[in-house]
Amino acid sequence: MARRAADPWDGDRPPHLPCRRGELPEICLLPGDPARVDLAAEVLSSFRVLGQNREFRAGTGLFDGVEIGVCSSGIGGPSTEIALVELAGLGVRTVIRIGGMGAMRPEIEPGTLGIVRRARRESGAARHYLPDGDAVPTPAVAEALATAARQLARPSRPITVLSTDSYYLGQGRPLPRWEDRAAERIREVERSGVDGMDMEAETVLAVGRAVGLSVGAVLAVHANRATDAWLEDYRDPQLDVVRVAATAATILAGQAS
Ligand SMILES: O=P(O)(O)O[C@H]1O[C@H](CO)[C@@H](O)[C@H]1O
Ligand SMILES: O=c1cc[nH]c(=O)[nH]1
Repeated sequence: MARRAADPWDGDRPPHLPCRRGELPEICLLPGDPARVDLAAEVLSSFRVLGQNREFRAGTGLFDGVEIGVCSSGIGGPSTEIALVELAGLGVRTVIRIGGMGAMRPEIEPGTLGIVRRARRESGAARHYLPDGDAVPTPAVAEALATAARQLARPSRPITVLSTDSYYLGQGRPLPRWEDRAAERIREVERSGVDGMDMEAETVLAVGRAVGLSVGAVLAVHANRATDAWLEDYRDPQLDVVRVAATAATILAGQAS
């Protein structure tokens, strides 16, 4: 049967994500970077890659007896919106972003984990679903992430993040001929009082909630924009966000049963 332009699923297969209905469990971790899906295989057992299409790589594995999916969103609002809408259509019920960010305060050192309590709004995609106000996580998911970090003795802090649709000028990175605007921009972000910047948390929280998902986000600090520090060896913090989110998934699964 011909697919419909308004809803181009091919039976149980969505137009973008590389899997079918029933292949992903109810809880799914959402990194931006497709390579983090393979890193998750070091934390989850019996890990199986379901496939890859564009920036969307998906797999599934077990953690403490709970089946957990992992699917990359790619960078920024538009591809993240696609991932969330199709995950909801595939039967996923809870999505936890496992990402990275640039910290804005000098005391938030690279490698720190932040549990997102609030996301400031700059993404065009999310505006369609939540026109105004900060985007916030589902309280039970944010609590489960904080509890998981404590259980793992992994220090974390609650954070407010600004999600931008631009990595360079929009995050105040100086470009040739754009140095003044970049300096002005980083001052604007400093004045806003956020703890850091990423590119997807807002969309995960705003769009995810709008399409009926329970949502949360845990971010590892990859860079510090106040001290200009950049973490070269970023592997362990990325594994830690996977561990914290997978532990939170088991807490949430326990609450649901
Ligand atoms: O580490 P991930 O999840 O990819 O997230 C961060 O890294 C990317 C930029 O390098 C953006 O996607 C930003 O949000
Ligand atoms: O500086 C950074 C680091 C990670 N992710 C971002 O969006 N910005």
